[in-house]
Amino acid sequence: MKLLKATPNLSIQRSVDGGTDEQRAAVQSIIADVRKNGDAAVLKYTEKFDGITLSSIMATAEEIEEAYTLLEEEQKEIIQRAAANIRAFHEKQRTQSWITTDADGTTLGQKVTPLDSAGLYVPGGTAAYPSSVLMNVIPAQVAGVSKIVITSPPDRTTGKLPPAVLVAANEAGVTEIYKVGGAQAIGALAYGTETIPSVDKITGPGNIYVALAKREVYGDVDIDMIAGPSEIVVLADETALPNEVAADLLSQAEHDERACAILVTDSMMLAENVKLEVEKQLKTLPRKEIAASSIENYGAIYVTDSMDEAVDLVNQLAPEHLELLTAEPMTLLGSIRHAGAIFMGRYSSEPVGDYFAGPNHVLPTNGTARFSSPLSVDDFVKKSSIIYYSEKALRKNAEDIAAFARMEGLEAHARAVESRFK
Ligand SMILES: NC(=O)c1ccc[n+]([C@@H]2O[C@H](COP(=O)([O-])OP(=O)(O)OC[C@H]3O[C@@H](n4cnc5c(N)ncnc54)[C@H](O)[C@@H]3O)[C@@H](O)[C@H]2O)c1
Ligand SMILES: N[C@H](CO)Cc1c[nH]c[nH+]1
Ligand SMILES: [Zn+2]
Repeated sequence: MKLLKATPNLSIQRSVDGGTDEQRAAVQSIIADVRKNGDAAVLKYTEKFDGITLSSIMATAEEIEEAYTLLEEEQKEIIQRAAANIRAFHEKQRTQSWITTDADGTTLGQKVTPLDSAGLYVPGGTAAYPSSVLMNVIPAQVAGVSKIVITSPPDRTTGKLPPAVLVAANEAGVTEIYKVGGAQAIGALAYGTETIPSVDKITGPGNIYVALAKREVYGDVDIDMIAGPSEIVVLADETALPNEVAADLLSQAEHDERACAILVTDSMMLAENVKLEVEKQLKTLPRKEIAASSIENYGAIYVTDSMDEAVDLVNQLAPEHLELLTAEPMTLLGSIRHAGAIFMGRYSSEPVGDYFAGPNHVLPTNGTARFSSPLSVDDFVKKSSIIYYSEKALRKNAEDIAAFARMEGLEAHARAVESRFK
C-alpha cells in the first residue's frame, strides 16, 4: 500500500474512467440488439457472458421455494432483521404532498406521486448481494411503487440465482425476478422484451458494463446514479487502532479489483502500522487476489501535517464511505462536506452500514458525493406542482404577468392571461 505525504493540490487517482471505447461500443451494440431482438438477444448474451443457457428468463416459483431449503434458518432471520432496520430507516424519508392557501384564494402545492414501475439491478458477477436486494426494494416499496422487478446475473453452473438473493427478494415481497445481468439486463428493463417489462426507472449498482448501459439508456428511462466500484476513506488520528483501520480498508478492497481504500491521517506512526497490518491481514483473506489488486492499484495512505489538512483532503476525495476513527468524531462532522455515508467512531465499522444499520448502501462513488446522495425513497417518487389562482388573485397579478410575457416577446402568453377579463 502506497504511503504518501499529502500535498495541497493532490491529484486523485480515480478508479472509474468512463470505460474504454471498446466497452462503450460493446454496451451500445448489446442494448441495440436487445431493443431489436428482445428475449433472443437476452438469452444470447447470457450464454456469451454468463456461460449458461437459461431454460427460463424469470426465476420460477420452484426456484424461490428451493432457495428457502438451501438457506439456514439463522440466515433467513438475519435477512429479516436487516430488512426491518432498513425499512424503519427509509420510512423516515417519506416526503408528503403539501398545499397552502392564502387570503386571496391562491393555492399552491406539491403533489408527491410514486413511480409506476422500477427495475432493480442486483450485481452478481463475483459475489451474491442479498443486501443489495433489500437496499433497492425497500425504498421503492416505502415510496409506493406498484410494479417492482429485479434482475441479477444467473449462476454459471446452475443457471439459477443465489438462494440468498431469491430469499431476500421474496422476504421483501418481490417475486418478479429475472435471471439476467450486465448491459443486456439494463437494455431489457429500458425497452422491454417479450418476457421482461420496461420500467420507468432503473436503480442499483453494477460493474462497468452495467454502469455504461445505465448511462446509455438514461433519458428514455430514469436512473439513480452511476455507481462505480466501492470506496472507503478512513480519517484517523493517533488514537485509532491499526488492526481495526486495516480491517475496515480491506472490507471494501475485497469487493472489486478496482475498489478504492484510502487512509488519511495526521499520524505517521499510525500510517506505518496500518501499512504493515494491511499486508498481514491481506494474506488471510479468501478473496486475497481481488483485495491485493485493489490495494496495490488504488489503495493509499496519505499523511498530513494537521487534522485540518486531513479534512480538506477527505472533502476533495468525496468518498462513498467515510469512517471517522478519531478521538472525537462528532467534532469533525460539521466540517465534512462530501461523503456518501459517514461512519462515526470505532464501533461503526463500514459493514455495519452495508448490511444492518438501516441507511442505504447504494451510495455515490467516484467523487460524485460532491453533488449526489444515497439511494433513497426520493428516488422512487416524483413531484408535480399545483397552482390554483382565484379570480381575485389573477386580477391582482394579470398586469405583471402580461408585462413579463411581453418582456420576453411572447404576446400569446400575455393575451392568454388578459382573455379572462375581456
Ligand atoms: N455501491 C453498491 O451498493 C454496491 C453493492 C454491491 C456491489 N457493488 C459493486 O458492483 C460491482 C459488481 O460487479 P460484478 O462484475 O461482480 O457483477 P455485475 O452483476 O455488475 O456484472 C456481471 C455481468 O457483467 C456482464 N459482463 C461481464 N463481462 C462482460 C464483457 N466482457 N462484456 C459485456 N458484459 C460483460 C455479464 O453479463 C455479467 O452478467 C462491483 O464493482 C462492486 O464493487 C456496489
Ligand atoms: N459496500 C458496498 C457498497 O459500496 C455494499 C455491500 C454489499 N454487500 C457488502 N457490501
Ligand atoms: Zn461492502
